[in-house]
Amino acid sequence: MTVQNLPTVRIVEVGPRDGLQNIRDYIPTSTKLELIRRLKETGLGTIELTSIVSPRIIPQLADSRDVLGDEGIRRMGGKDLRFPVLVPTVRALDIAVQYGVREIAVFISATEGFSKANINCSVEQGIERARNIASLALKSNIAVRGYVSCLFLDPYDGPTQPASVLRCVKELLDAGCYEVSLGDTLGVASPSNVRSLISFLFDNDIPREKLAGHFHDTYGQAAANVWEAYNCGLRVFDSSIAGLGGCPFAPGAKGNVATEDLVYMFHNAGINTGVDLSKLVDTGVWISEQLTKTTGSRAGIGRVARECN
Ligand SMILES: CC(C)(COP(=O)([O-])OP(=O)([O-])OC[C@H]1O[C@@H](n2cnc3c(N)ncnc32)[C@H](O)[C@@H]1OP(=O)([O-])[O-])[C@@H](O)C(=O)NCCC(=O)NCCSC(=O)C[C@@](C)(O)CC(=O)[O-]
Repeated sequence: MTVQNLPTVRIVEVGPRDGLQNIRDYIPTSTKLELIRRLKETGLGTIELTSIVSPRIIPQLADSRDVLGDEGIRRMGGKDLRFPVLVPTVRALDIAVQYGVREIAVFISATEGFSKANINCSVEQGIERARNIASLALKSNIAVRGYVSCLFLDPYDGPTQPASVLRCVKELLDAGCYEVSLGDTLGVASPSNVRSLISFLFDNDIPREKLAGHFHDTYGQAAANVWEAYNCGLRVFDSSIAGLGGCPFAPGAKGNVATEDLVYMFHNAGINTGVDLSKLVDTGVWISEQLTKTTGSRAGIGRVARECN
């Protein structure tokens, strides 16, 4: 069977937002813009640009307005390229509207402890806030994606009840999110946990095409989790170039599954992602050099090592 005949997976690149948000050293806006430009050149169709958030809370993304206002970025966005932006408040939504943002992401937690730490409110209040933001965004013809965090474990409260995840997913879909990304924020799950939670959601009438997977790689299970979720029927996955990232309010959690590793895994299985792996690896190496880090992508390290031999 040829690659074209097989189902296509959509990758949501979260590197410029989730990947960078927790890095303490200042990254010049020009580097962020160049990263987005390079990611676009790889063929990625969805790139989460930034988060409109207080610089006191997430200092690294204090330049979100400069990113959104950049002429090059504005010219790039369009029918075939989606640029979601994380929006935690109505005030942030107003700014998004001002900058002509066409897609936003709202985020809630399935658990109380992380909700309080991350967005300073209860789960219930978080749902209410997300509902309000989504309703206003939809009135302005802005598409809304949703995130539910702490699928399996909360850093403060312990294990998560699947029923809480179900409730949050339903609430976000009812609020008008076209898709809900399931966040293993702490990166603790392994494939059997993923299968069991996804089966529970399907058994409770959550449609497969409304779900995406967002797996952090703390325990080295993220690629396996994506594969399991794919085999359960999910076709949209978030990932971060060079495996960058983590949340300031999820202590010890590693970045998302590396985009290079996802693409390598899917292409080896004959599943099309629309992304050029070679350009992606170059981009991962490039951003890692800019940040004076070694790339967190195993596929990236593998290809570079092969080229050196
Ligand atoms: C939700 C709030 C605002 C509540 O925070 P609050 O303290 O309850 O509310 P507030 O209205 O007092 O706002 C706090 C400060 O933010 C300011 N503010 C408010 N809005 C804006 C704005 N748009 N732009 C600039 N500033 C803004 C506001 O003016 C104030 O400034 P201060 O007076 O303290 O100097 C806060 O808790 C917050 O911003 N939280 C977001 C934290 C965050 O970004 N976390 C990381 C992303 S989530 C994540 O990583 C998980 C995810 C999505 O990746 C999926 C997964 O892995 O699970």
